[in-house]
Amino acid sequence: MIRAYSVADVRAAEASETDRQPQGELMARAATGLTDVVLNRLGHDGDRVVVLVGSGDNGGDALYAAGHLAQADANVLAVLVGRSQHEGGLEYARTRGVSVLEWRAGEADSQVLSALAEADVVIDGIAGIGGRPGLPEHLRELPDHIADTAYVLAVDLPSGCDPAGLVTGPSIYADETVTFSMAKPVHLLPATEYAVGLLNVVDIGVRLPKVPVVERLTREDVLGLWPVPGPHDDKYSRGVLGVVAGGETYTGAAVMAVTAAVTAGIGMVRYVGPPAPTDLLRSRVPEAVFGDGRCQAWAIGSGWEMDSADPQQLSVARAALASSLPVVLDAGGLDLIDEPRDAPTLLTPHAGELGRLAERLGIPTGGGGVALAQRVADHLQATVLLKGAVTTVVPPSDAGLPLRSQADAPAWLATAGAGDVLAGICGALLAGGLSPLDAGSLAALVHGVAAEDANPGGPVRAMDVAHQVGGTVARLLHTPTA
Ligand SMILES: NC(=O)C1=CN([C@@H]2O[C@H](COP(=O)(O)OP(=O)(O)OC[C@H]3O[C@@H](n4cnc5c(N)ncnc54)[C@H](OP(=O)(O)O)[C@@H]3O)[C@@H](O)[C@H]2O)[C@@H](O)CC1
Ligand SMILES: Nc1ncnc2c1ncn2[C@@H]1O[C@H](COP(=O)(O)OP(=O)(O)O)[C@@H](O)[C@H]1O
Repeated sequence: MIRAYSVADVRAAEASETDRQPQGELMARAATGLTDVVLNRLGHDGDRVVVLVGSGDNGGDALYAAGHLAQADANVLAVLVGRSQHEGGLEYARTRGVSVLEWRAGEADSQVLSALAEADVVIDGIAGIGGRPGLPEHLRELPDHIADTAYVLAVDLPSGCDPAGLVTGPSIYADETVTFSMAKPVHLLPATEYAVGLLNVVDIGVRLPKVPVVERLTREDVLGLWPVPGPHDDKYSRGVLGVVAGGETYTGAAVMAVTAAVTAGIGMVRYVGPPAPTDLLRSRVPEAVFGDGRCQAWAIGSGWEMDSADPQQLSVARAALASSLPVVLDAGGLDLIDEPRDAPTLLTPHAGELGRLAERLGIPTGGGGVALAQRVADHLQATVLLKGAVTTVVPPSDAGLPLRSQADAPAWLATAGAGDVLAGICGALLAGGLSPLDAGSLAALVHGVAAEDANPGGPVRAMDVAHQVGGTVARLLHTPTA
């Protein structure tokens, strides 16, 4: 599990460690850790390193590292981009042989431009957790001058990224980010994590705060969470999932959701739907049973159009929602919810569906993304799994739980039907007894890894992902690091 802590908690933890240490000790450790990483990335002595230096302590880290690197025979130029600089750091860098130039708005020094164009490594020390979202006007063009071949290494976070990870704006794009002591939301959330590159957490001796605000499951977590049957289990004790999905128009959604639930290793799947998807399922998924019956959880709505919904499906879905059983609501099923939920509930919209749901409920949609998912989760007392390249699973705030953010899928997974497969896996895990937060985040992880396993490095169809789920779970349970 990777855990990220709020900026306020990080600052408090750093302040408390600062009080216990001689002045400047933490920055010295950060600069040493950063230097070690850069030295490992450099090819040879004399490599050209450009260090972008902002006015806060992030720039201080970068300046001390610049001095260390110059002492290690790198060819180091510090480019001052802020209104002021960390004085101790600047003095240290200068006396160790670092050249220093300034970046001024509108009249960029030609020496700075050619250094950026020829750099082997660029260290971004413009702003860290004290940064505001977006690069200021005078720095907007700067990233365009960095050589495509340069290895860009951000200090703590790529400058311009919102430290809280909620707002997207112009930023540096890093190949690697060296952060100190612990991850922060910026490193894991979808609005910013695309700019982070490889995340490298360097320990500088700060004690971790008690409660993370964002978590990411890793493959090693699958063994501890996946419901594995024991010798005393039978198909009922393992969990029965009811699936109300697909219709006369989107017949395939039923096949994909049910197939994924079956391959995920559920005890039994009951399917409720009209003749076309039922007939297809009878031939494609012979393990499924048909008609209403006793279940441990329900997956409702994949491939559904409310306008033309089948009356039997509607009445079974409404009864499921009126019960105390866990439900996952996907696609058209999201139209069925308007009141806060008592029973465990997982909603699985993509961004468009989330916006439509919020509008229907009268929830302000401004900003979208994770902040909107949180408002919807709070309003409905349900966990919202927001699908995307990075999938976030957001429980209601008063549950006091961190949200989860998963980035396990290749972009090839952006294909029709992939959401139906995800809903089937979520349903299987809810029926297996997991909470909406665990079920949603674990399903997103396995879904993404299964997409990669189904055709490594290439295109994948949703049905292949559904068929792959069982093999992927086996691999993750037995050799998670492979
Ligand atoms: N605390 C500790 O114990 C330790 C802290 N450590 C390090 O300190 C960092 C936090 O330092 P911090 O608080 O000084 O803030 P910081 O991230 O340098 O940014 C603020 C400055 O940047 C500027 N600026 C803001 N936004 C901007 C933007 N978008 N684009 C451009 N510029 C922008 C703004 O200047 P202004 O523009 O307002 O003049 C402001 O002065 C932390 O991330 C870690 O690296 C380590 O040494 C370990 C121990
Ligand atoms: N760029 C991307 N990279 C990785 N996964 C993606 C990307 N875009 C979408 N996905 C995933 O693909 C799936 C698409 O689901 P959805 O939009 O509901 O499709 P459908 O409704 O056709 O089944 C989701 O699990 C989502 O997280």
